[in-house]
Amino acid sequence: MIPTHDLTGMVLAGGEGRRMGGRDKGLEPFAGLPLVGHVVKRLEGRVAELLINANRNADAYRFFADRVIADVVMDDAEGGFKGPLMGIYSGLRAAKTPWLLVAPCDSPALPDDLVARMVQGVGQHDIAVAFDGERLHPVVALLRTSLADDLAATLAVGERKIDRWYARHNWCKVDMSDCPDAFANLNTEEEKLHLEKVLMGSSSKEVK
Ligand SMILES: Nc1nc2c(ncn2[C@@H]2O[C@H](COP(=O)(O)OP(=O)(O)OP(=O)(O)O)[C@@H](O)[C@H]2O)c(=O)[nH]1
Repeated sequence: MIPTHDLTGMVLAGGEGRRMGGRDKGLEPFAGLPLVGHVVKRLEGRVAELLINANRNADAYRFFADRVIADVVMDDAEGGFKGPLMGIYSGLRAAKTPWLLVAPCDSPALPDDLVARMVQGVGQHDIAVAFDGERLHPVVALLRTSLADDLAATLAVGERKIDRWYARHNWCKVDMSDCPDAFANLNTEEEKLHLEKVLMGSSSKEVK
């Protein structure tokens, strides 16, 4: 088992939010909290350090985390946003622990016991990825931070697909088919309003 002091948590909030009109998705109000706050609640107190990976509005994010980190800038010709794999890489580099657990800022209904499930699920593997019974959720993952050099080399040759990188490693799925709705994410204003309505109207009558 991975003890808490060996684990860093990180919320990925470094995207461009194009489908949300370019707004900073993690800071979008959702059921009484900025979206990022819902994800932070699943991680805080269960990790040694809590990071938020964000490329803008660092001051606003700082309130929710021990440390805010921007994407590493790679010395290559491409420039610009490189997707969540670059966020994961930036976290692997920034973490001071042997393990990093990542979760996206736009999934406000993740299981309360996400950390315990991932830690139990990883076993002897180097990477564990959440699986809802139908789909993998590559941005909900637990990774050994010693993979940073390997990922740097992968990014340097232009790879952007997270699952292709995982597939080259000793990885496993963590079955969460008992809570498939936990992975609902929101990309547009319409999805945000819909999910807010669904979650607020759910049996608990509140978004935890
Ligand atoms: N660090 C980092 N994270 C990213 C990047 N692109 C997406 N993400 C994160 O990855 C997760 C899934 O992102 P998407 O919804 O696919 O992308 P997005 O940029 O947020 O939104 P769209 O521009 O509408 O696709 C979210 O937590 C994003 O914050 C990136 O270039 N860098």
